[in-house]
Amino acid sequence: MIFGRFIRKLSRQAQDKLGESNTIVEETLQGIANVKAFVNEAYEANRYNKILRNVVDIAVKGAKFRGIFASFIVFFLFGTFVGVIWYGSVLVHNHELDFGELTKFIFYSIFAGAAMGSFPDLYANLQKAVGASERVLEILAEKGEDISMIENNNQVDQPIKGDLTFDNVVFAYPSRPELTILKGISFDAAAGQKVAIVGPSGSGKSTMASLILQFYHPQNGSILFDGRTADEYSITDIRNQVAIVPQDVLLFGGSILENIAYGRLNASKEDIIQAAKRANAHQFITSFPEGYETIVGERGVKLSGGQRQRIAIARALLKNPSILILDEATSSLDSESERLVQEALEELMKDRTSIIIAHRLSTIREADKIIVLEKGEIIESGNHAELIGNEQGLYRYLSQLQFETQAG
Ligand SMILES: Nc1ncnc2c1ncn2[C@@H]1O[C@H](COP(=O)(O)OP(=O)(O)OP(=O)(O)O)[C@@H](O)[C@H]1O
Repeated sequence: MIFGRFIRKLSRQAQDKLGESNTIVEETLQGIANVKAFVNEAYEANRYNKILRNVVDIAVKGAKFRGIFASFIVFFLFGTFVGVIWYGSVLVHNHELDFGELTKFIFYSIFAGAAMGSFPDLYANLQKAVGASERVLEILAEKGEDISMIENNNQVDQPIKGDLTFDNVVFAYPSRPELTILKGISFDAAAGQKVAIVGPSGSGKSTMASLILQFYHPQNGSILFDGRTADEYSITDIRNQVAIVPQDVLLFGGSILENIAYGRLNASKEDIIQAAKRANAHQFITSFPEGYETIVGERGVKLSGGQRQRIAIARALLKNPSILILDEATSSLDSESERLVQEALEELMKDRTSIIIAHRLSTIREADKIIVLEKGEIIESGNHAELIGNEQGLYRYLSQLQFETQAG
């Protein structure tokens, strides 16, 4: 039925717009400091107002259609009713039906008609509900990852030594399938090696990290761990043996102890303190009055960028992965903090394969291999000495640029 389909579509649109309006409230409240700093309160209020007006417009449109649908049915029903009375009167007039029988028939028709009269509303409401729940049903039908939900499932069935290979990996994000981000990436990192990935912003460095962690799967080519393709391992086995120290470290609301233990939930307190010591974090943690029990996150102590990074390093040390992904922070720390973080990173990288997404080229001089990425393709690779020797190369150009910026 065309009416039903239309009501369903409008109901779904109304839900979508309502979702968008909620996103605006959520973002604005989360970024309230930014909104205030840019004096954009009126702009945000207007944005919210506009989208709410959209929701109302769609709801009114839906109500109009439901109204037209209901009037159509009611008109049809009453039309039939008038027809019955008219025809009944003709029959009574011609003595083919007596008055009592006509009255009885009319009453029966009223009861049946009244019951049927509620159908259009019922039908419209049903379509509305179907429209509103379509998105929920779609989400429920989404195939989940094959992750065991057993708590504390950090056991590893298939250990990975640390060899990592990208074999002609081609990848586009599912939300933008027409835009190929990685265009046939191939490289090897032997167990224990340090491989740095450098390249301009947007060239696909973080995307490679997401692929190693199996957040996405390549459309073509494969990623191999110890010479075996990723799909020969369970996702949990891979993720339990790959750790990432991200650019922007997220701390959960809770104590520092709990935040470090996130790396290995069943770790003992001694292990956690040991990891913090190796990550150069023990000293600043114990300088807080509550030490490891200090609450961090939204409602707790705000840690500096360098301190947060050292917590993330302690977390990764506790996890003790075979492969480490290091997404170097772009924001620079002061030299003392930088030294402490750098030392902690050196400790963390020891004896494991490290993939370093580098923004500051000075930190990767010692890397075994440097891969230079541009627009999703490897345009150069080699060690620092080899790459700097290539006068026309992007690496040499980027190094000079950074050197000049730092010098200036
Ligand atoms: N979730 C996503 N969905 C769709 N496109 C994405 C997604 N994440 C990243 N992209 C796109 O993929 C491209 C590569 O992004 P990526 O974050 O891998 O670059 P990058 O080299 O790490 O950049 P940067 O150095 O600035 O962090 C960009 O054009 C980006 O817009």
